[in-house]
Amino acid sequence: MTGQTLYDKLWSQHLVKERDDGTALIYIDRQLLHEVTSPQAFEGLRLAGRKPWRLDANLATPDHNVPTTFKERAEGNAGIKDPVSLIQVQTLDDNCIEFGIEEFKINDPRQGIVHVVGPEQGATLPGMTVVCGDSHTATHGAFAALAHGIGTSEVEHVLATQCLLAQKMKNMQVRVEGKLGTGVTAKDVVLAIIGRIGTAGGTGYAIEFAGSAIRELSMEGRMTVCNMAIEAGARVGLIAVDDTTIEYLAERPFAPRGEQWQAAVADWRNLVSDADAQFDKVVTLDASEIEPQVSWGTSPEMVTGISGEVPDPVEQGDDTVKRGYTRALEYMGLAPKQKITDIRLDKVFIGSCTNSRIEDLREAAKVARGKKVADSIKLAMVVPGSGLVKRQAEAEGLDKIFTEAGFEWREPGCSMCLAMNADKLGAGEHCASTSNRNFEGRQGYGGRTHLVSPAMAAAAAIAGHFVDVRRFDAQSAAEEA
Ligand SMILES: CC(C)[C@H](C(=O)O)[C@@H](O)C(=O)O
Repeated sequence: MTGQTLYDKLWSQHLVKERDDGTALIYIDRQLLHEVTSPQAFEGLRLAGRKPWRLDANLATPDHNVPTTFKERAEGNAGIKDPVSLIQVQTLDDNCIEFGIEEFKINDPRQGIVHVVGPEQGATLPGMTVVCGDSHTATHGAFAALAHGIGTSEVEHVLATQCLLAQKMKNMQVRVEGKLGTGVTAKDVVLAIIGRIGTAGGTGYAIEFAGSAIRELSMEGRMTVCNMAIEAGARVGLIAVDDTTIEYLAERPFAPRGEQWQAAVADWRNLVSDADAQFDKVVTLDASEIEPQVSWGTSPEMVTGISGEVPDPVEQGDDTVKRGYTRALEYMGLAPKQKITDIRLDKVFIGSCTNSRIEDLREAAKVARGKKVADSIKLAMVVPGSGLVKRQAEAEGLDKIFTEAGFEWREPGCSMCLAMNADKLGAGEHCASTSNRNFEGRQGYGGRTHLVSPAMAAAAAIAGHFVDVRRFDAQSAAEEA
């Protein structure tokens, strides 16, 4: 028998029953809940007269609809001006009280984006199955947890039974080998992967990210990579357990302690693909060839390196691609062959479940330190991923670096990633954004999103247009001289 992949192991460890037609029931260890996709699930439970099967498997926090200004947050839920947003957040609070589920409410210091909060608390652990009514649940796969988004009716099913109907995915390995250049980050790696395999490249697969460049990443970088697996079409992104994983989790509030910790660690060490495991598909990238990335279009696969240019639709062989590119350039207000460094920005957003962890903020602050946001930028905002990230950043003085440079320093939440709160792009505005989706209207009606790393976003805020962050310091020193 050939060896098992990490995904195969996680799957078989959680399999309750599998039918001949491939339908299976898997056990779920952890469910994370937020205000957008849980109301109908709780309502379903209520109508059926059911109770959650295992209360302590669930953890909730509002994130999508919370305001991010200090003033509004000081008022708690009453600070939420949009009535629909308020209903969602209030309903989550009410449901968690009624059903007895632990929730980090709006002004709890542990509140934040659900995908930042889970790992930060150690509520996400290796070997777990983790679900949430949110497509970016793939983030948690960075811990060798089988994690993916589910729909609202499935949220109800998991609440009621702690199990989920599932179908086994195929195995894909994406290897990134070699050393990343200075200024090239996890975000650039995942954008480059999506640029290579496309937004449908991972459909039907669980992607395991592997190779020396992935091993070198911190847990935060690994979360950034797995977070965007869904943007490559894969519901699941995974990274094997190693010392980095274990060190990150030690002493986290929800992590086991003492002998249980020792036993867990011994077990977690097996959460790697066997050397002779077979993948259905393998893709390899050379880390040294990856440049800082910038998306130019309206799909995450429409991305290129900072030294590149906007493609010319006319040069695309395939008619569908030609039409897609033409439409994207029209929406984005960009010209064929325009240099990426010539794209001017109106707003800058540093945050989201992709890039709002402490290391992301450190990388952005390193670039912003002692500089000023360009006058042409209408709004540059930094939105920490959780109250604890915010606290840590403030202890390190990062908030001061940002505010002195002219960035707004906000309260934690999903914010301008998808404009479910008041933070939005106006029609036609270009935004350098550290988030994960650049779809039409994603950050506000008519808004134009460019996906980048935190360092690239900070550099763009200062220059007013995209610049190569690898040369940014040298460049600004030369300009000052
Ligand atoms: C609101 C939620 C259902 C949605 C998702 O699942 O991805 C959101 O988080 C997003 O990023 O678009």
